[in-house]
Formats: sequence, C-alpha cells, structure tokens
Amino acid sequence: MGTGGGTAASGGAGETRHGYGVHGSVDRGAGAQEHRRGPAATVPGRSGAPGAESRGGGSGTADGTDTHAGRFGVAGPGGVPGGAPARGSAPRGADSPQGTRRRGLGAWARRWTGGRGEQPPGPDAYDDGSAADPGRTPPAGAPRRPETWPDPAALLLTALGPGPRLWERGPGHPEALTVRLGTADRSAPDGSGLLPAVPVTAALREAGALGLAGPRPRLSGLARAVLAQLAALHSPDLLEIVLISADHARPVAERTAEWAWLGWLPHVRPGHGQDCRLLLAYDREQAAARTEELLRRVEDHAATGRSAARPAPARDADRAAATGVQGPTAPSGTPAVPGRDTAPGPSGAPAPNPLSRTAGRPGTEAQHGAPAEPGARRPSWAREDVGTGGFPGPYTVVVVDGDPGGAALREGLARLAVAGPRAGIHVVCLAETETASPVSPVHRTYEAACDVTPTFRHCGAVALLSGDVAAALQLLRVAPGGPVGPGTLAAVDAVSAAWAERFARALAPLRPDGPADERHARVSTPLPRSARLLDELGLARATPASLMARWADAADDTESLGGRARAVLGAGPRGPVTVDLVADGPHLLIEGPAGSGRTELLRTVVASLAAAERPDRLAVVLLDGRDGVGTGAGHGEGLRVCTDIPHVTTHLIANDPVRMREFAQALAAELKRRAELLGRTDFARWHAGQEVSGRMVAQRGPASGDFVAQRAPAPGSLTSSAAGSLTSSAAGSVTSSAAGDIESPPSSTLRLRPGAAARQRAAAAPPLPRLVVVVDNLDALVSPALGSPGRPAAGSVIRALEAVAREGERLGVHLVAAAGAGGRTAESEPARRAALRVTLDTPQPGPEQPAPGRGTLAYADGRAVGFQGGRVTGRIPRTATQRPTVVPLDWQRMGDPPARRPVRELGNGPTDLALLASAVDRAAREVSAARIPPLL
Ligand SMILES: Nc1ncnc2c1ncn2[C@@H]1O[C@H](COP(=O)(O)OP(=O)(O)OP(=O)(O)O)[C@@H](O)[C@H]1O
Repeated sequence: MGTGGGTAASGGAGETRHGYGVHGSVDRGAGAQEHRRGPAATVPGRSGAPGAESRGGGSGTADGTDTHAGRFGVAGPGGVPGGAPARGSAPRGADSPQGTRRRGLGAWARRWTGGRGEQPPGPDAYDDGSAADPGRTPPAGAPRRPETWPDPAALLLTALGPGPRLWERGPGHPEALTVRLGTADRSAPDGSGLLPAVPVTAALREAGALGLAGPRPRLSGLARAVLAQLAALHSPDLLEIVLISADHARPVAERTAEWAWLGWLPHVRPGHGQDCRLLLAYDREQAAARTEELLRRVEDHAATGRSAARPAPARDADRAAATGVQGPTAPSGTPAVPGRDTAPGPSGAPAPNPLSRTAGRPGTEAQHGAPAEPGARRPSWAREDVGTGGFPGPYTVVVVDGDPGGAALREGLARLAVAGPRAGIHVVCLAETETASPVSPVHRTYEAACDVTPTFRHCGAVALLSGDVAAALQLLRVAPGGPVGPGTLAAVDAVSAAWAERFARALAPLRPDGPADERHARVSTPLPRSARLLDELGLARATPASLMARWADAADDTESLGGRARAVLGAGPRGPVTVDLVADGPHLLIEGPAGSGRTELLRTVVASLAAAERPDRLAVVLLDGRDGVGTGAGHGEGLRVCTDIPHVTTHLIANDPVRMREFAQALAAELKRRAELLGRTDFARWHAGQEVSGRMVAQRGPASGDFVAQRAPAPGSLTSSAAGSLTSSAAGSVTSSAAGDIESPPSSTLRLRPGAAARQRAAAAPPLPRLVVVVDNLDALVSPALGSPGRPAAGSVIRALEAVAREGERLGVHLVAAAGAGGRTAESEPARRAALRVTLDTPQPGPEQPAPGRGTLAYADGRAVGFQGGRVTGRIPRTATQRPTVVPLDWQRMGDPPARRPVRELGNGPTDLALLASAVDRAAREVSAARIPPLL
C-alpha cells in the first residue's frame, strides 16, 4: 500500500515495503509549499504551539510564519552548530537538498528492526551523536540507539513479539503521545549529505487536538498507523482510545468494517467504569454517552484542580536533561551529548532512563541551540502543568471520524478538543476530503475538512494529505484564522486494514503488569446507585487467607503503629472511599436524616475496620444510643448484627441505666489505664518505642520466640489487673501462654534464653490495641427523650464520650458516631472534635434514585469526596445469577451499556456481614489473636 516516498506497510510484516525520502514522490503542488530554511523555523519555544488560548486570542506564534516545525513537525537538527543529529532525527523546516543518500539501506534495516540493536553498528555518520566529529564511526560494540519513532514494520514486530519496546512510553517520557505521520529527507546540519526518511512527528500533548484530512483509503491508512503507534508504545493503563464514528453519511456496515480492527486493542476496553463493553461509538447515543463521560472528566479535573497533581519525577528529570543539552542553563553533570546516552537495554530495548531519551531527542531542544525555558515548548494551556510535570495520565485519545451530527454532540466534541487536553484528553479528528493539490489548495482543503467534520476546526495541528495519489501530507499548525505557514511536507505513513488487524490481534491478549490501582490513578466516574462493601473491599469471596494477608500488611505499616484504623465507606468516583482514623481523624461523625443509612454506614465502618486489622491490635466497642434498638421497637437490629465480629468486645444499648453507668466508668477507666501506661508519650510513639526495644532484645536472642520479645512492653511500665488474660502478640506467629490464648509457644524456647522469665511476664501484660468506640444515635444520648429508660444515665455516658473525644487521639482511642443533623449534638464535644465528617443525603424514592447511603465525606482540610455507602447487611448474592450467560454481540453494539440481570438476594440466606464475620473469626484463630477483654 505504501507508495511514493512514505514508509508504508501492507498486509503484514512480510509485505512491508519502504521508500526513501521525498524525492519524486512528494507532491509539491500549490498547497505544498517549500519548507523554509533558517533558524527561525527551528527554535523550539518560538513557534507558539496551538492551544485553546492561542486559537482564541491570536497569540499563536512569535514569528508569525513559523509553523509547527518547532513542536510538531520534522524532528531534527537545525540550530546547534556542530550539533549532531541522531538517527531518527531530522532538521526542522529545512529543505532536503538532493544530496547523497548515504547508508540508506543501513537506515532502512535499522528502522525495520526498530533499532533493536542486534545489527552491528553501521557507519552512519550521525549515529554516534558526536558533536566533535559527526563523521566518526562509532566504536565497535558501542550501544545502538533505537529509533525514537518506530516505523510500521517495527511496530508490528513489537506487537507480534511482543517486543521490548511494547508500551515503553510512560507519562514522563518526552515522546509520550507523539506520533509519527510520515518521513521526509533532510540535509545533515554539517552539510555532509542527506538524511533519508527522517520521521515527521506531531505531539498531541502540544497540539492539543490533531486533524487528519484526505481521501478515505489513504486517510484510513494514516489513521491506522497513528493509532497503532499509540497502542504499541503506551500501555492501556496510561492510554485509552475512544472511537466516535457515527457519521450517517457513511453506512454503518462500512464504518464498523473499517474500524473492526480497533476493537481488539486492550486500549478500547472501559477501564474507568464506563457503561459499555468497548469504547466504540457507532451511533449517536453511544457517541453522546462517551462524550458525556469525557466532558465530565474535564469538569471534574477543573473542579479538583488536578493540574496540581504531583510531578512525574521523570518529567522534571527530562527537562533538566534537555536543558543540559542546550548549554547555558544546563546543570553541571547532566548528560549532554544527544544520541550518546540512550543506550539500548540488554535486549536492545531503549534504556529505561528517560533522561537519555530526552537528551537523545534531537530536533527539539537538543538541536536548536535555544535554551529551554521551562514551559516555553509547551502551549499555553499546558504551561500551568509544566512545573508539576504535565498531566500525569491516564490519557485518552478520542478518534472522531466524520460528523456525528446533532448540535449538542458537535458542541461537546468541540469542547473536548479545546478543553480536553488539560485533562489528558486529545482528539484525533478525521475528515474525508479531496487530496490537497493545485486544484484544492491547502486552505480550501482545510475548509472542506471543517465542513465535513466540524471538530476539525478545533484542532491545533492538521495534516492534509496531498499529491495525486495522496501519498504525501502537509503538516500545519493552526492559528485562529486557520492553518499557517507552508507547513512541513512529508511522505505519509499508512498501513492496511489487514496489517492493523494483525497488529491489534497480537496485542489483544496482553495486559499490563501489577495491581491495577498501583499502576495508574483512576479517572472520575459517576457514583453507582448502590454498592456492596465486600466488592469495594476487594473481598467478594471473604476468605481467612485474604484477611490474614491484609493484617500482615497492616503489621508492617509504620504509619499506623499500634494498629491500623482504616475503614472503607463505599464506592467513590475514583474507587473505594477510605477513611483513616489515624492519619485523618481521630474521630468521625456521620450525620444524616432518619433512614439515610447512618446505622448501615456504622456497620460498614466496623466491618471494614475488622478487615483491615487483626483483633488484638484493634478493638471495637458498640453503643446504641436509642433504647428501642434491637428490641423489636421498630428500629431494626442496630449495631447488634456486628457483634459476631471478633474485634467487637462490648455492645451496649442505652436502655439500662445501671449498665450504662458501668459502661461509662469502664470507658473512663480504660482511658486512665492508657494514660498511665503511656505516661508523657502518645500511642504511636509508645508503640514505636516497643518496636525499638523489641528489636534490641531480638538481636541478642535466638530467632525463635523473638515475637514475644518484640511486642513485650518494657518491664515495669505495666499496670494491670487483667494481666494473665491477654497477650501482646501483634503479628501473629506467637502468643503468650496466658489464659485465653488459642495457642501457646513452646515454653522451652523461652526458658533457654536469658531473661526469658522477665519477657514472659512482659508478654502477659495487657496489650494496647487501638480502640474504636462506635456510637449510633448519639443525639438520643445528648438529648434523651423524656421517659426513656436510659435517660438517667445518659449524662454519664456522654461525659465518658467527651473524654474520648478530648483525649482519645493521644491514647489511641477513636470515636465514630452517627447522629441526626443539627440540634444539640452539633454543640457536643464529640461533634466538635470530629475531624472527619460524613453527611448523608435524604433518600429519594424511585428505582432511578440512589439507595440510602449516598453522602459526602469531608476532611478537616476542606477536601470532600462523594460516595455511595457500601452495604454490608445485604444477603449474599444468589450464586445462580452469577452463572455465565452467552450474549451475541457485534461491533456495532459494543458501545451499548451491557445488559445486566438484576442480582437477586437470597431471601433468607446469610448476609455479607455474617460471611465476613465468619471469615474474620477463622482468620483470628489462624493467627492466634487473643481476645481483648470487654469493657463490661
Ligand atoms: N448503603 C446502603 N445501600 C442500600 N441500602 C441501604 C444502605 N444503607 C441503608 N440502607 C437501607 O436503608 C434503610 C435505612 O437504613 P438505616 O437504618 O441504616 O438508616 P438510619 O439513617 O440509621 O435510619 P434510622 O435511624 O431511622 O434507622 C434500611 O432499610 C437499610 O437497609
């Protein structure tokens, strides 16, 4: 399929053919003007990349005539005297004299193999990147630099391998989202000859949106080549691809046939909760759904100021390296020779060091001799991100093929093209036009493209196919008035449908490595109407082993010394919403009207606290402030259903003044005990001290039995009458021989060691777990109803809770309380001292409305996040509904929401809470966790 001078491939790797240079093949009609020479066209940062502001405000270029060449054009040398280009680089805006094509075959072979390094170093004068002696042959064995912008053949090999370059570009990579559109011959900067087939590239992050226009067959070939590059070089975690091909001017069968290959890519799978099977839109509804999702993301980004996201470290490093290459502002010691420091990895893959990549990216900063001002290369809309490393991803490339119709949709896509780049969303717009030629000069072709695809007008850079057989393209920057400058002429890259299908099927089974949430931040999605806690916890099949793994992880957590108190509340816009009582607390207040799901949320908190930490490091005390709870007085079971969880040591209902007073005294006594034990230190530091003293003992002693020693409080620092009934084992392998222990260590181990008796006494001391006091209906305690049985003792309970609110943070005691909004409760100490606050919405009836439990979590620093509370007392879903079902699908319907059968609950089966409690109980036995004594 490749014709003329382009590097093109068709039908698969075996049929790949290559051409060289532009000579004789690139149309130079009226629309395809000569490239300008001279430094003005080659200085990065001067050309003013297109962007939202520049389009609106006319602040496009500094020199007015410069095009994209400095940013999204031919890469290559141009400004640095003696600066040596590396292979794969090109001068910008410089014409290609009819010079010698030295080592063209060598260049071909290297590009064909994607620069894998298996071929011996060639004699290419520019390969070694030596500024001093560009013609010097690189020393034997010198590492080869791979092609920065691989050609289609290299891409296919990468996918089929899969090769080492697969998904090589992360967010910090200087070439992330930069695509090669074709090639052009360029003269070497030292005048030594011609660099053949130098890549011509466009950077989406700089252009914002990219338009491609031309006759359909070649346009499709170019679009396939562009998307294949993106898919091969960026992982599906970093980049999702959305297709909107809903132009009714073409039959849907034709559109689906043309794009069928794209459906195989892992990048079109909905990774952020989108309601579809694949991110492919072939009709207006699907297109509207995808556009809406993306616009919401843009708004969400603007609202949360995500541009202040933490810097991608590599990015700053890149910039430093780029600056270093250019001289004046270079930090000393920065690798400065382009082309030298991008060594292939062991398998010929590019070195992972992004420093090298930037330094080895001639044609941008490295080659032009202009000191890189931070932000100068980037368009105005991106500049605010410069200091923070740019948008950190994940990115979205939206392919808009033709006009989907409908004013709202058009407007939405226009907004995406203009505002999307701030949120990492870049439009690649395809418009079917005639080839640019003397008959249809550039401006006319551009207007024709804007007519057939209105989104085209919002692209910051456009590539117009030109020439009799559309084998060339002209890459132009777009200013407010339309394309400017003569642009860059190149031979087009294009691949056939068969090539693309083979490529995409090769990628189809591949997945990125590692746990999903560690790989990339999730983008914002709408809240679900209901949520299941076990799903949010990732414990759909709650097993003792999965809980033990979490508890072991908590034991290593230095942030939560003494016990982790982290609870998942439910589903948020970016995954589960978690409160950390240690880091963000110490106390949590849940407010909401009756029926809003306060009690359920308290159960959710208790259940997820238990899933996060073992029961001898975290204890829970439950208090139902309303006297009718659990007595059939119409208020349900309250917190009683949580009492099967081994962490729960005490449950009190406020209907018995005697027990309530005892409870208040016991709680106060526990605070006193902790205060005496901790002395002047606090809970976390005390545990840190225990760790240190434990390690010192452990160093002297033999390996076995160390756990007892590690966790034993220092002798003499103990109080307690409860000694002997408890253990201080924390991580679970050994417990003391105290009463109530499930397993005891072999006592001979301790006897053999010096000082063992003292340590044994220490091990039997009372532990100091974190304690969470969970109170439902706090308002019923603050303002007890006249005649309620608990009224006489409510005051003493409240005083004890106030003491917890005041002193709990230092003592490792947390309060989680639920109450109706406002009233006297707001004035109470527990409410005033709650750093974390949840406000639940009034539930609305109706199947379309969210279930109770919808609310907002607010942090002390003003941050807030909405969530749908995770239900934990729902019945375990019927397994029958989870049987696999077979649904016939075709490409056309992949963008529809998947048909869902309602998950029916077993009417009388166990609840999720019961399932979890049972697993927690078994896990606690497995780790020999001792029970914490009840308060009462
Ligand atoms: N997250 C949730 N998902 C689905 N249903 C929920 C959720 N939370 C609560 N519900 C349901 O809403 C109803 C009220 O819940 P809950 O008793 O927790 O509310 P409340 O605010 O404590 O009200 P009250 O104090 O009047 O009992 C219950 O039927 C419960 O099953």
